[in-house]
Amino acid sequence: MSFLERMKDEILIADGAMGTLLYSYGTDSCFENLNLSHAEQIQQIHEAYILAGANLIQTNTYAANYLKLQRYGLEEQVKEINTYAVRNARNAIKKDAYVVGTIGGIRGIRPNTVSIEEIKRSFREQLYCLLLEGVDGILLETYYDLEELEHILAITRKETDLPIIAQVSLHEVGILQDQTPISEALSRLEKLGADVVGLNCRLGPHHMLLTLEGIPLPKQAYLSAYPNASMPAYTDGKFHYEGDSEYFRQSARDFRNQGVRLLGGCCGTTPDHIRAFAKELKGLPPITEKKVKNSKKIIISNSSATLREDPPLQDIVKERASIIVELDPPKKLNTDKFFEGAKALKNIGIDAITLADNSLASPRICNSAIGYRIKKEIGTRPLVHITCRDRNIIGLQSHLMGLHTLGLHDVLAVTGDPARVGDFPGASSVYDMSSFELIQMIKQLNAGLSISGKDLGEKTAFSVGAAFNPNVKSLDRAVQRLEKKIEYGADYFISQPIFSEEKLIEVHGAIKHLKKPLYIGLMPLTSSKNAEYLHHEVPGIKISDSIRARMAELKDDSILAAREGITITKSLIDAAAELFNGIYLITPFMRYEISVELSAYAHETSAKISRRRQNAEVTIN
Ligand SMILES: Cc1cc2nc3c(=O)[nH]c(=O)nc-3n(C[C@H](O)[C@H](O)[C@H](O)COP(=O)(O)OP(=O)(O)OC[C@H]3O[C@@H](n4cnc5c(N)ncnc54)[C@H](O)[C@@H]3O)c2cc1C
Ligand code: MET
Ligand SMILES: [Zn+2]
Repeated sequence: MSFLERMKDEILIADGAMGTLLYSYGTDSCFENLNLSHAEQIQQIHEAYILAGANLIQTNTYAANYLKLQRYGLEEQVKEINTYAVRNARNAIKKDAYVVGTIGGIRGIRPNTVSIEEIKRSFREQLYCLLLEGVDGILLETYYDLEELEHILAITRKETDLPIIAQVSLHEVGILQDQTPISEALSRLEKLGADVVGLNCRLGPHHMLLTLEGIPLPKQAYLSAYPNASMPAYTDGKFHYEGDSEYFRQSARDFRNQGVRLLGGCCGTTPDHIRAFAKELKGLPPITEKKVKNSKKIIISNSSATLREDPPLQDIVKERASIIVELDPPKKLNTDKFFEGAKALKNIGIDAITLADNSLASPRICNSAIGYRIKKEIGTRPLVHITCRDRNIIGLQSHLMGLHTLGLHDVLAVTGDPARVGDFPGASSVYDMSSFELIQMIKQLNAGLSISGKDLGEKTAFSVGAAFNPNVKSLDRAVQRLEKKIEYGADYFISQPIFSEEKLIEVHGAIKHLKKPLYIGLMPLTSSKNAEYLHHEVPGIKISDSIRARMAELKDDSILAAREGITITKSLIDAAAELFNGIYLITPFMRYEISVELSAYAHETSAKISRRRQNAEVTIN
């Protein structure tokens, strides 16, 4: 009799965790490879679960596909690992028990990192190996992304008539990561032919039971639940789970009352947990009717929008000439000169002071702290750069929520210079996200949703700038990146500095089809050494031969060289102001008086251009 037939009038007990058990024994490498190297140990674990009362055990193949095995260079071993895994499970069975071949989900919190086509290829190979070796069913477990599970479930249903168990992982009570209600997800899985549908991993009995309260008994399929033992704790450099088996014993009947007919364990569970379930439910028939509690509907649109005191930069620069100036937070603790500069820039009438986020990967005073002070003490708009280098996803979200609280709504989302270029070459670059994903995440906060899809109760009001590096071999490719950034939600762009009129014209031609405005970057050179360093050593900066030659001629006179840098920038302003509304001036070495002079010049130039254009219009009319 298949285990499915038995489930018609029996609650079956499944096994518990394999991975976390192996980890607790000290294994910290590829768990699935132990099917080959430590077959006896794997068999012993299977035996312990059967002895504890499991009717159904799963092969040690959770991550035995090439996509996951390639992390260990084991992508060629898919066949051996899966074949031996089935044999190890079969060898462990001394009495009546079933073996299901398990295949785990690939996509985690960032669903789009692996394409569905690639997942399907990897999945098919593993599925064939398991089916060929002979299993009693297939367990599809730990799926965060319903789309992924639907695709591979359809493949499985096409390939086999064996029973299929399809399980998603909860994001929070009642919903998946993309907010799909669990009841809807399970009914979609049932329609695609899953024989058992349910939940496993991420959360424990508490959240699973609350979820199950809102889920009706499936029409054709049976319900399953494999809760985690607890949330994982991290002590002395190791993860461990605290939930004890007595707690599991107490929840067993509740799972039964919610209609669960296949009850096992996921991360952190041990044979003790399974024994507790088996003992408590021994001889009890499954329930056949259940009252479903109305699940709470999550209404996102209730979130209120945050009102900005000032128009976003993209609206300003679309309408008129606009100057923003980068004045980087100090590398030392004294901020006097910085605030002197910020005040002088405010007096000259710039639209924002842009604050780099530890540019060139060297620590500076936190730009949101400085930004807040600029806004409060000086009354100028701070534009806070945010890199993906220094914070993980948690830190980025928290940082953005902090900026919202401080009323700082203007941000520039960049990947960030890699840590190895900076003061601490050994520091890690986080890069949990690309600049594209960061832009998308900020826009999601503007919709009132956290990165993981939780309702934040309010909508942020960020205006999101993105970086443009035109100093590359292929300007077309750089422009394609801008198009992609627009798709992800960028509101406007700020470019790396440009050092020739030809380049300004080329850039103007290349981006004029874009619907988003650009602040074109200009940076005064201070000396020939400065020019050579920037040209050769700083990522994203290229200076024309003629400008480097002009600076080189004055290399023995620092004052004249600095003046020459200003003169060059003024002539670039003349050209830039004809083509772009937005000018982004980068202040060299905190020499804010240079930026003040250039800002004043840029204002005059724009005003002249605007008068000339108005006169021309009058003449034509
Ligand atoms: C206005 C501005 C402000 C900046 N502020 C900071 C800051 O505060 N802190 C900091 O650390 N860094 C800063 N940077 C540097 C920036 O993070 C890096 O130069 C970055 O690689 C380029 O911008 P991005 O992060 O948006 O890159 P992305 O467009 O996200 O590019 C990321 C990766 O793709 C590569 N790439 C980009 N364009 C191309 C192309 N055309 N072809 C092939 N590969 C490409 C890049 O080299 C990089 O590895 C700033 C850059 C600009 C333009
Ligand atoms: N059932 C598998 C194991 O116990 C996967 C658990 S979820 C990461 O190792
Ligand atoms: Zn798990």
